[in-house]
Amino acid sequence: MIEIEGLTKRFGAFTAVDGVSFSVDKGEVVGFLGPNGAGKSTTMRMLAGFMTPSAGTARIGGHDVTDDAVAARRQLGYLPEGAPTYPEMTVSAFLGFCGRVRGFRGKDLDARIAAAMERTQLEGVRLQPIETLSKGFKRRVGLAQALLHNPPVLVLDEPTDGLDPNQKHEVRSLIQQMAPEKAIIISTHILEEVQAVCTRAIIIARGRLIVDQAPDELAARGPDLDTVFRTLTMGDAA
Ligand SMILES: Nc1ncnc2c1ncn2[C@@H]1O[C@H](COP(=O)(O)OP(=O)(O)OP(=O)(O)O)[C@@H](O)[C@H]1O
Repeated sequence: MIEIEGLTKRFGAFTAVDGVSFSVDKGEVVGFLGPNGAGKSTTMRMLAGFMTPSAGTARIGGHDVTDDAVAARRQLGYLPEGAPTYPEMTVSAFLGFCGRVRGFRGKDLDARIAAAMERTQLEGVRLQPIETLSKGFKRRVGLAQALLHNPPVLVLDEPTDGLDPNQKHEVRSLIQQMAPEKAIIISTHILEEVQAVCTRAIIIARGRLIVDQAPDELAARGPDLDTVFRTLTMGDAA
């Protein structure tokens, strides 16, 4: 469902993502790890079509993210870093807007909004402007937007960032529930999260892919996953 080959992004003389290649099949949840500035968000932005690669290719469901961008985006739910745009909109209006942009109307749109709000537990704040919500609720609005069209591919940039422990648990359960039917990439700094929900762990450092392994195999390289991660990436923070 996701195929990345030699994906590269340069900002002037600086190479943020450097020849990254991997693929993700339906049923896989890939944990995307790396120190701050490793190139995780840049890779995800290229996958989502928000940034053009300098070299290499990325395909979503067989559609190139640059040459066949609309078809690629139809297959993709993307949760960007940070809070959703249009902070003055209410949760319900924002999800309605996102759904209409995706071409849904009437009862179908209403049902999709209701289902996305239920999955992300947003019903209680549906009429509240996004800017008045706490960080965790804003993340969940972003997640609801990514689920509206029930896409086969999800690219989620730090989906549990800012959530309280109960909500982290809920979002991880939701990812696990959806996993059999989808190809999912999540970036995270929480290593336990990778062991809890991911079938594979990919580590990037300085823009390069250095590990692509099952979380248990990765953890078995040392006393624990934390130590293994530090050993592999020490000195790589940008
Ligand atoms: N638009 C841009 N212009 C210039 N440099 C950029 C731009 N976007 C990202 N970078 C740089 O590219 C590198 C990779 O950034 P990126 O946000 O992809 O890292 P990350 O792995 O997601 O980090 P974090 O864990 O902190 O979110 C960083 O050094 C960053 O400063």
